[in-house]
Amino acid sequence: MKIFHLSAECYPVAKVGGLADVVGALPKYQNQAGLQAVVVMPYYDRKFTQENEFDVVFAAATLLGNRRLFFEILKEKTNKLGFELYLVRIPGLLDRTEVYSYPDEREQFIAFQLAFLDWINYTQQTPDIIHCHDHHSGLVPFLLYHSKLYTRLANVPTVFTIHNGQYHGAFGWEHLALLPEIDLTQTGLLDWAGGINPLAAAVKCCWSYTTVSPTYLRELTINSNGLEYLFYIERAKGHGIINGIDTEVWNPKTDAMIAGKFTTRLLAKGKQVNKDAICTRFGLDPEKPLYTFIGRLVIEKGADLLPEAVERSIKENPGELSFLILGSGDKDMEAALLELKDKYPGQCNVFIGYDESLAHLIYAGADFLLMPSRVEPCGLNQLYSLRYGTMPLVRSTGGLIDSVIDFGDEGGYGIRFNQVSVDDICYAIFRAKVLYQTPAKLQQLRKRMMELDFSWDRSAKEYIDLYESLNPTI
Ligand SMILES: Nc1ncnc2c1ncn2[C@@H]1O[C@H](COP(=O)(O)OP(=O)(O)O[C@H]2O[C@H](CO)[C@@H](O)[C@H](O)[C@H]2O)[C@@H](O)[C@H]1O
Repeated sequence: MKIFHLSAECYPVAKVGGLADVVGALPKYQNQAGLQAVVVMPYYDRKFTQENEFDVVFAAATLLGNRRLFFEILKEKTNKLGFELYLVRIPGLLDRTEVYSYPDEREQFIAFQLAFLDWINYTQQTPDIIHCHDHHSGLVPFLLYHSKLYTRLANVPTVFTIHNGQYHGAFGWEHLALLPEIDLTQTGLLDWAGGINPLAAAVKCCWSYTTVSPTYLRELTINSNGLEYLFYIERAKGHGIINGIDTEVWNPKTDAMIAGKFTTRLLAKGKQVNKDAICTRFGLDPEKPLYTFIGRLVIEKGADLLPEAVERSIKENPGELSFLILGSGDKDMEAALLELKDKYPGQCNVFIGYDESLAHLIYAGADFLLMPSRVEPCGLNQLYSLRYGTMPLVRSTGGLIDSVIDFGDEGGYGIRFNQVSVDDICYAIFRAKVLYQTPAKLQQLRKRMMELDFSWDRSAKEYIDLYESLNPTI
């Protein structure tokens, strides 16, 4: 069974957030299960592309409005990632350093999708499933079924996975000419609220859509940035499949990015070595409970509440707690956090930026991970932290509900709270502090966390079952 995954991100080629982690792992596990899963993504001028070798397997030109764009399909030579990796390179459009935020992002992602379709069409490839991820590849299902150019592929089933339903990639109808010739009687399928909405088009046209947790599937009908009704009427096509984690990359027993490797047998010592390394580097006291936040500093993640929650907790528990924040994003949030760092040296430190190795070290050495998310389709941070024996403190939403049980409940191992409020966050921090004062209990819970199984094996199988239900000939 040949599956093409289409995505803007894939770890370790180009990562901004969790989308990359999923697309860098799921195909590998699908291949181990006997599928032939490949990844197709835009070319970025980054470390991975500079340090690895590629063959040009196809070259042609496509039309983006009235622009003729020459493109190449590059294939990574060795399949070292556990799958075939194809990059779409378009000089001047898809050959830049960053993944997002260019003013012509719309053109970039439309061109990516057109080049992909032209490539498989010209080369007579017929995938068994095309699996699109997020709005960057959301026009593919529409184009496959409603553009004359691709009628050869009109029977290929499509699966669309929503990693983040807040971003739609919408643009105005005045840009319709960027698309190739389409059946104009079907333009309603592209439309939502008076614009071309790639996320909505994908949900309408795909054979099945998935969300990255079962709870998020239900939540999209009440919170999806304007698409609630669409998710309600299309709900029969929806499936919630929780993400897994790549246990080869995220493994405290083998992780080369941490200060000391460990297992459940050497848990206390192993965590302490990593905590000491962090505390030395960031000027914090290793005796105190260490709380962390890792992630994009955006409203969805509740990062706007962090400065006040941290400050209030420090004031209410003087000299008892340590905080370390790793992230980047909203400039006001960055500034507010940096102010805290200056105000409470030795109690709070902040690293503004993106640092994959540091994230591994913090997951390994921190005691508690804060996730006050307003929206969390799945969340991977809590899964990584559990694997490294770091207790997640999460707001009850989306995938956090599906993956974290409060330690006060039967079989629990984390801390949950209900409201996105400073009070709720501070109360969770306080509960964690009390728990920290009973090391034997915390130790027992850490062991329980590390023994949980969030590997991809089970979820990869759920995707395969879905593919088989859509394409019974395979
Ligand atoms: N400054 C920094 N330095 C180093 N590493 C950093 C970092 N900021 C973030 N990261 C890393 O980026 C990833 C974030 O993943 P998440 O799944 O938590 O969030 P994201 O919102 O990006 O993903 C969306 O897609 C994923 C995948 O489906 C869903 O789990 C999620 O809920 C959804 O919002 C983790 O690997 C984390 O360690």
